[in-house]
Amino acid sequence: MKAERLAKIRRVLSHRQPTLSVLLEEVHKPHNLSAILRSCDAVGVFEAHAVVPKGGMPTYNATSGSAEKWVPLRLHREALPAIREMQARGFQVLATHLSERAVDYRELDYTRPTCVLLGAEKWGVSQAAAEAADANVIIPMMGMVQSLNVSVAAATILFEAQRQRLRAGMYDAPQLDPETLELLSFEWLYPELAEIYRERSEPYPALDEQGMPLERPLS
Ligand SMILES: C[S@@+](CC[C@H](N)C(=O)[O-])C[C@H]1O[C@@H](n2cnc3c(N)ncnc32)[C@H](O)[C@@H]1O
Repeated sequence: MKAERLAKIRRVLSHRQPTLSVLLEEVHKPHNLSAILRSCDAVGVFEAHAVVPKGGMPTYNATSGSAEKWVPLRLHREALPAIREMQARGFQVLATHLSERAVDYRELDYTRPTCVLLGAEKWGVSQAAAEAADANVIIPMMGMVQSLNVSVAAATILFEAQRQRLRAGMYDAPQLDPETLELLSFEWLYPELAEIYRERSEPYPALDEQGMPLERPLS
């Protein structure tokens, strides 16, 4: 059982894309946050980001399918410093925002380090954040309603990123370094045990073929 679980965890981690992320600007409805995290997990987002809404972070609900266990969400107080941090790390920040410079989301190259900026349910992406972003992108709309639900917009763009990255072979070999992959494998397989090792500041034990902890420490 543990061996199968470990194999699945290693497979999933070997598909994680540390160069693909989302930044949610005050998305405040639990089902939207939950659905977005679930799509992030599905395409292999390694870490997601969120600017905390005025009323506080929403909780997750069943819509997430427990994706929050597999995709850490880093919280930010404000949008502009978060955008600048991502840009300083080499990410292009794409604001999903209708503006004069907005282009069809399919025109962008998602094999580059990319962070998709998504706006609040009612207000969308703020003007300042849209201007600070490297590009503004839209999903063309042909219907009577002006916009999509934010989680649907997130999924649409993330799966375009996945399509391009699959074609570029970016899921063929792990993008995480081997040490991080093994550390996370242990944490995902034994979350409570990992907590104990962290509290004691001790290295995790290595795992045998069956996924059982060995006496010797990892690495
Ligand atoms: C319901 S929409 C916000 C509508 C808001 N009134 C506005 O003008 O932006 C919530 C979020 O979903 C995303 N979104 C919805 N429809 C989109 C579309 N057609 N293209 C790109 N992003 C979209 C954007 O991130 C947007 O901020």
